[in-house]
Amino acid sequence: MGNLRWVHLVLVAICLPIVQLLVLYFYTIPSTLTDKRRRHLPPGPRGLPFVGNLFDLSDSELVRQKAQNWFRQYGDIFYTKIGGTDYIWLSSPRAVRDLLDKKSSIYSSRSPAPFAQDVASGGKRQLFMQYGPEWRQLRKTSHSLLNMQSAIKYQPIQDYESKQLMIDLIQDPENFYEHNRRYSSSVIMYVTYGYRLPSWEHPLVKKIFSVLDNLTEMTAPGAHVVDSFPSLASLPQWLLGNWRSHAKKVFQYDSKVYLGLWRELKEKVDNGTAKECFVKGFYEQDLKKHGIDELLAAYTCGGLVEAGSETTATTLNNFILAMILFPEAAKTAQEEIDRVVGEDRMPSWDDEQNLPYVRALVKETLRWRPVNKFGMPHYTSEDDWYEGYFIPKGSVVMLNWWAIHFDPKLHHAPDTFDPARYLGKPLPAADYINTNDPYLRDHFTYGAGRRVCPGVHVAERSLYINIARTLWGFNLAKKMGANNKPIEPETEMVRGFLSVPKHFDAAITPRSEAHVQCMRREFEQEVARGGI
Ligand code: HEM
Repeated sequence: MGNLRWVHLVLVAICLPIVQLLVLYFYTIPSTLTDKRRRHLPPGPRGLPFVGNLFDLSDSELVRQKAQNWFRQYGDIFYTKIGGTDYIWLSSPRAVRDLLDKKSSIYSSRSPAPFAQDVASGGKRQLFMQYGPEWRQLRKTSHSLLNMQSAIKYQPIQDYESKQLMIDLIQDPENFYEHNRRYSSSVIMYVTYGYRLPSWEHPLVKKIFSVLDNLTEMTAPGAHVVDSFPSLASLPQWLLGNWRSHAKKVFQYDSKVYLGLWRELKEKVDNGTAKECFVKGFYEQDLKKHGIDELLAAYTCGGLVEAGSETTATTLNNFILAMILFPEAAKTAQEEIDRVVGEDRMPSWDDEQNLPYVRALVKETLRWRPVNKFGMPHYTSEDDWYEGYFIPKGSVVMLNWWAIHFDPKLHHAPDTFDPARYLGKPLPAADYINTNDPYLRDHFTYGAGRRVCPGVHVAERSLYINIARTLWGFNLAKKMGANNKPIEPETEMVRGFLSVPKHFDAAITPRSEAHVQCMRREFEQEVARGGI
């Protein structure tokens, strides 16, 4: 009898955790046992029980190559899984158009993120916000302040900051990486709040970048288990490393920075000293009527800085890397610029129409290094079927730009940086976003459907003016090392979500003394006019 009791106890001890695991499994992981339609999920690489393809996707450096290989193996639309979340990868312009564009009312949400959005952002970050009336209202407002007409009004800011960038490159070429970051943050700070960041040491830089660092940390893949398995958020937080308390601290810090900036600006608008900027336009609207409270307003403005600064800086630094690796492209662009602009002045806004190769070079930079390492994740708010495949409600739908941009059927010799491939597509990126034929799109780096980047007009202007002026004024080449041997630049990316290049060596030298004089003269004239 005593023995039997022991056997019983041992069995319970073994079986209980198994039963608990199974309950947890069925609670968190959807399966064909509970939904027969899941037999029709798109094909894809087999994952492991519980974690799915987590380990396939955990090394952010390898994801883009895997995303291309899976596309070749499984086709335009394939499936992976992380924990309880289904991932559907759209790897052709047609699939993107058919789903993200044409069915955007159900393909425009973002996945639940208990850590990153619900607690650490107080539910207020537009970028992570689920599709619904609150997001739609914000989107309308940001569109009205970032549309083409507004972007034209911001051009003087970009013009001035770009002239300072050229001076920074003359005086301190070694630190080109930080100069591009300063340019990008300063423009977006001015567009949003009316403040410049004249140097990288400015106290506001530290403030803003501490918030950006929090954002980078919490969006790193697999950073917080509740964001990979949202259903676990209902468990006691101590089981999961006290994630809620940590997220609350992040929220307290970030909201203090953003509310501080918002309130300061409100005061300036009230006493008539605020410059023309996004916050001013935003505050002057009837926010209450639109259901926008103070915290949401503060995060919406801060969110612009998050969305617009590192994206632009990353693209400018990737442009420099491309010029060093593919000097023929730089040479062809310089020949065009010299022919159209000459030596006596820097390229201006009016030249853009006459610089098709430079325009193509901007597009090629965005194709070659799309802004993040994974693809752009949308999220379905309804069940759907596409070409016989079941796409469950609550799937992450990836715009697989690494597969599309590097598909040799669409882009000949895709690993080569060759702006000439875009000479037949002379329009701005925003025009191609709306084309009916998905194969006429230039690239997908601004996203797709209703979530497409609202800052595209501002971004494109920054890229054009700086790329044209940098190529006009400077030679970009490999740096010379010991024994006069060229140093191969680092081509890897920094850890994390964005395609930020690791610091790399580059020799950036003015093309002539005449170019230097001209850059100095044009900047001094701006300063004498009182700047912006
Ligand atoms: C080269 C620069 C930039 C690139 C490559 C870029 C790219 C993107 C992408 C891919 C998205 C997500 C689209 C999607 O979900 O399909 C996005 C969203 C966004 N971008 Fe940009 N962006 C850039 C610059 C800017 C700038 C300068 C601003 C502001 C002035 C801005 C504001 C935003 C905002 C507010 C969102 C969130 C939209 C939403 O979720 O509703 N971006 N951007």
